[in-house]
Amino acid sequence: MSLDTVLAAPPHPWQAAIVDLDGTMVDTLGDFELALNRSLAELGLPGVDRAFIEHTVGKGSAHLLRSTLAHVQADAAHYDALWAAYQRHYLAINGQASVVYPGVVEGLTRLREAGLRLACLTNKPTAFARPLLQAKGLDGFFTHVFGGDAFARTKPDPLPLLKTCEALGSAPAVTLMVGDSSNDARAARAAGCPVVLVAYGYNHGEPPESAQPDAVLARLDALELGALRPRGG
Ligand SMILES: O=C(O)COP(=O)(O)O
Ligand SMILES: [Mg+2]
Repeated sequence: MSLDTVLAAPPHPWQAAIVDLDGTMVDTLGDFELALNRSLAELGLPGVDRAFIEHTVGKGSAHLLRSTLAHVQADAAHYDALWAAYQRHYLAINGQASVVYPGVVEGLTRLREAGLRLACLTNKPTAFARPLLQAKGLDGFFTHVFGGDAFARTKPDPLPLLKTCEALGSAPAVTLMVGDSSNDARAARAAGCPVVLVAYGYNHGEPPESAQPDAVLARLDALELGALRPRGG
């Protein structure tokens, strides 16, 4: 960071930010759609449409696959075979049918220049998240990347946020959660982290305002660090 950048940056109380992946940094619906429908076809099961995926994604792969089997009225006993096929197809497709949202690179750059330590925390498996961030040129922003398999519980439980704060060496009250869904908002509130949600992501068909975040952002680079207050501050 140059001296000019330091002098130009407005004062803010934040030490770190925890950033969600799907629906916040990358629009991954195309990857989900291809991987899921190729896996279902392999098992001789009917496919699903993008609207179903958009509504269901965000609670991790196990939830997506179980909900998919219920949605296509298939026996839950197909789960293991579907998971095996899905892992194979997802890893092969990962990043090819997904795009980084406008303002993400600029927003992450601003957070970094403001001196924040950054971690990515997603309910996506870590083995999917790391190569996706690499493929999209976003991996260099993050000192830590934790997926839905990294801890004993996933968002909306606060445990993954508390563990990520620990890894970042930052207290929850001065660690900002940036996400797109009620899973992020609920986890953040329970962990004691302030939370901002983007307006464009996947929130189970609900507007992000319904999750009562501290702010809703049209783009990640619209985040005003000086305008937000730490929890209890
Ligand atoms: O459910 C998923 O696979 C992705 O969820 P995320 O929004 O936490 O990245
Ligand atoms: Mg998300």
